[in-house]
Amino acid sequence: MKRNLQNNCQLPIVDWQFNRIAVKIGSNVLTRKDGTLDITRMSALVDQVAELHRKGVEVILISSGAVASGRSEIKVGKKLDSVSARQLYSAVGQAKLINRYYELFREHGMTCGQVLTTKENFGSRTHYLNQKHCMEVMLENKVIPIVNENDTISVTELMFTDNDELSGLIATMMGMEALIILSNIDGIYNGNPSDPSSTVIREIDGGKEDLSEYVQTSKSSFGRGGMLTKCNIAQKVADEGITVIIANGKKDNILVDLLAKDNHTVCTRFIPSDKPVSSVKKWIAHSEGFAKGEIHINLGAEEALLGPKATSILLVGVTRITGDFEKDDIVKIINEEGIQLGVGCVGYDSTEARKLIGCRDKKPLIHYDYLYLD
Ligand SMILES: Nc1ncnc2c1ncn2[C@@H]1O[C@H](COP(=O)(O)OP(=O)(O)O)[C@@H](O)[C@H]1O
Ligand SMILES: N[C@@H](CCC(=O)OP(=O)(O)O)C(=O)O
Repeated sequence: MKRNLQNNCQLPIVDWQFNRIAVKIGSNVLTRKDGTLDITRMSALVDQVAELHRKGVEVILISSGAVASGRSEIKVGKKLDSVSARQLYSAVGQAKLINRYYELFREHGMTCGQVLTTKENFGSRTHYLNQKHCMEVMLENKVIPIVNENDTISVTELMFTDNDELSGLIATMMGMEALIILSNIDGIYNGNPSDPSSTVIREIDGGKEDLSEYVQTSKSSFGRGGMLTKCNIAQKVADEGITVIIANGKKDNILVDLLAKDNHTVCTRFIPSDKPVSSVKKWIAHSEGFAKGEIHINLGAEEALLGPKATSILLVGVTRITGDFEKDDIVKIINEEGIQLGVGCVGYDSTEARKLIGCRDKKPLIHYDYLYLD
């Protein structure tokens, strides 16, 4: 939805491109080279969010920086293993980070609130909806949600790949119009960014392009996932109908410039798919990591599933079921060649489903509305 906002505080009328955005701020945007928190940059970003907020744009921030800001705060006596270090630094650093945000927003007469989450909170639909409700009520009450992973308790396999993954989940969950990923680089380069002949790819058509040949596996000094995760997440989110922009958070006025219509700011923009996707399907699409089992289907069921008509998975086309799951859990859908076709939310628990393999005239094992094909 695009609308011209009424101007009641003497600001020029700008036709914004988006009115509901998620903004992910990477660790490197918020930290100086020596690892200390870059308060000047934080303050400049808060000023921009405040400007957008005053003009009616709803903003959710996904901010990294807890570990980096904690690391520069405490000196440890004996060497810590990586998990202990991350837990200790994030516990201290997150308090410091949110406190700073709180004070900076207060200078604008605004309130921000902290939402700490873990990957597990996206695995159950109830937790998912609770988180969603929390952020909706914050936005309704003009509070800026500042989201981060709860690094103190999410360790190893329970962790998000990085906050890029988290920001994609938040943008889809909250039905944002755009996700802006701010890093320390202007966008995705078509070669090594340090090579002077490389240039920023300005536009990417959703999930259709293979970007792996451009993207190096190198990361910036405090980053976790690197550019490859940004690309994968951006393509998935754009496929769900949300514009994704990767831009340089160290540039002055970047957010306001990006949102202004007809802007020519250098960035990489992923064009969103125009096929609408239901919110349940969006949740399922991002829940693959939580799959509790596998549903193996025969060729006939595969052909029906991939055909032009919307089709549910019926027990008659199921050949094998692996894993233990409850009704409403997420499972993978596998064809006869062992290839994963997608994921879905099951209508039976695994014990009952196994008993009914091959049966006709039963309710679908996975209803079409709860099915997401790759
Ligand atoms: N093709 C590329 N274009 C842009 N950046 C790239 C590319 N390949 C690798 N990178 C690296 O990705 C880094 C950004 O990712 P990351 O370190 O995860 O940042 P953040 O902390 O913002 O999440 C850049 O600083 C750059 O070194
Ligand atoms: N939750 C961590 C963020 C880690 C992370 O993903 O960092 P980045 O790749 O800079 O977004 C922190 O606050 O330090």
